[in-house]
Amino acid sequence: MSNDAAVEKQNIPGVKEKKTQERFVYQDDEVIEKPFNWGQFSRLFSYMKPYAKQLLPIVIVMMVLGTITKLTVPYLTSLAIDRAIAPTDGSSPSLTLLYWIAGGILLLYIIQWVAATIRIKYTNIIGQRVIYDLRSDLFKHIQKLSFSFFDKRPAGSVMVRITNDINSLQDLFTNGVVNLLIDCVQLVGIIVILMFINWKLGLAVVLTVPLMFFISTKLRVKIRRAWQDVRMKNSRINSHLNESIQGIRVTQAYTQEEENMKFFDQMNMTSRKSWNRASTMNQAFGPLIEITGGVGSLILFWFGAYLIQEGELTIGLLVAFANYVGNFWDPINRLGQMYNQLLVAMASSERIFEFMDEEPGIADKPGAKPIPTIQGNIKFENVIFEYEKGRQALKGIDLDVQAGQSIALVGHTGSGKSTIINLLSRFYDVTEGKLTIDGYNIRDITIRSLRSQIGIVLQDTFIFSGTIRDNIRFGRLNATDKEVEAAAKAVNAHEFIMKLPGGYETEVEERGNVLSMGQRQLLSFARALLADPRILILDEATASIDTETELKIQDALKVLLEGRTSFMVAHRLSTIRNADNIIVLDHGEIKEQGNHEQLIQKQGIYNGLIEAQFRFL
Ligand SMILES: Nc1ncnc2c1ncn2[C@@H]1O[C@H](COP(=O)(O)OP(=O)(O)OP(=O)(O)O)[C@@H](O)[C@H]1O
Repeated sequence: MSNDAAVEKQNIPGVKEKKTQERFVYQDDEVIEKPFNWGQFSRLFSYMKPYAKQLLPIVIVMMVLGTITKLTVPYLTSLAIDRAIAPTDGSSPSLTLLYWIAGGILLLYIIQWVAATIRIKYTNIIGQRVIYDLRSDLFKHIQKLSFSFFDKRPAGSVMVRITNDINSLQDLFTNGVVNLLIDCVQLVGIIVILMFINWKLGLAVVLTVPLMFFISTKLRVKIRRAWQDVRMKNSRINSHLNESIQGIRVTQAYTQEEENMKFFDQMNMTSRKSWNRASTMNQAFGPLIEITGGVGSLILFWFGAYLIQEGELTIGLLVAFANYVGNFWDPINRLGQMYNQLLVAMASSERIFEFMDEEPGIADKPGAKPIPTIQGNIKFENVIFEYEKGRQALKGIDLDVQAGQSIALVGHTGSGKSTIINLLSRFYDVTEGKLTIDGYNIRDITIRSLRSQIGIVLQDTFIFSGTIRDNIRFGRLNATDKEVEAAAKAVNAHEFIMKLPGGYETEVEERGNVLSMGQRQLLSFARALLADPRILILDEATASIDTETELKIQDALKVLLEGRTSFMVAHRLSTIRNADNIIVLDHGEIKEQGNHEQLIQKQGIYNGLIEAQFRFL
């Protein structure tokens, strides 16, 4: 397989459209095929190694057995004609011999069937195990990658790699590799037999091979790509559907249904056109492929008849020849397809390995030690942080927090509040300066020991599919039912949970739509309380909730914060007022700090923020 022939790097037309249709979530992930690359090929196939010794020998034995039996059948047929039905030596036909040969052929078919069944079973086992390993390796690795990795990519493209790219390798591993071997063995076997029976006729048939190969690779590729294009267009529709359903509230709220419909219609139309194109191509080229197969047979019978007249060939051997030739086109066709499949696999595996080779930006230093039980003294020393080089999100933060203190972070949007909590959990590393917890630089301790002692309650509380109980238990998986309920009671969540149709066993969906904002927040408090972290980070919800829930949340917060160091991105006055230290951020710098009264007296930014809040009320 030459490389240049393989450089059919295919930018499906749709990919170009990406620029004009930025709304797509699904990015079609670049190219579909890539040139053959040995390094990558062997890396991909190293996944087969663990199973090679154990399972491959069975597959190979079955494959050889299947091929031998398959290739023996036409020979036996020729014997049946030339020796039993119309003996070429002039003797009378023999029915007994015919029965024996027929019995032999039947036996060969049975062996062939058994060999194929065993072979398919084992290739499937190998293929599925390889795919399983590949998928888990990729998922395991992606989970370790830091936030900066995800910042750069839409979630859709990460998902496409785990699903589509891995799936596209599935066929290669389950059928492709073994079929490739079978086809090669079969082809060589047939050529040898043909030459052996009659080299002249053999040569005449073999000469048509390049033509067949050309047709099967070139024309079939066109057809296959056209169908690939159809699939891609359909994926876009699906991805858009997903986005539309997720965003249905926004669409309806902004009465964008018609606009959305137009957009969908356009995509739908593109899909239809692409289907029509593929179907036309199928109709045009499909028969052509069949006809070329016929040309081979024509040469065979024309030249074969001539050889029979010349006394160089018997009828039985011509029939055997025709059978062998019939078995000949299939492997050639499949080899052409296999070659294309390999190019697709190259593109998929390149993308998979690109992710696997991505180093987690945030990782334990060699020799990092777990931090002992955290007391909660936190110190930022001249911390500078940049998400992107040259753009400082934090510009020299100095902050000294004592164990047990509650800190409220306030400031305009984009002032750096979330960035501070991101650094504290070590989702990113500081660019300059130092961040210590109980005197330990957080770069020197293990991430696991740090994060397991930090609890985070995010603004958009994530509710997993499962029961309410499961969702609370997510804070500490080994918590007993009693502990789950005690946590819920402590944060005032028990009461509303008991009013739900199934109580703690009520099933909630991914986005927790059956629960109100306040309820979701109480659930997440219970989850955090159960985890019992030494440091608590809280991104407070901005949505206004009724006074009763507000009071419940405040009470819950008191329980939650007790004895812990806490950082809150605070929006509610009630929360801010109770904080021990309020940090006012502005453009990545601390502009003011102190408690509520002190800051009000200062008549500075904080005072302005509070007044603005009151003006709003
Ligand atoms: N993942 C990111 N990649 C690049 N820049 C980012 C990223 N996240 C935040 N920023 C930038 O860093 C600055 C601080 O953002 P940050 O999210 O900390 O603000 P914030 O005070 O929490 O804002 P808000 O109240 O709106 O949540 C902003 O200018 C923002 O654009």
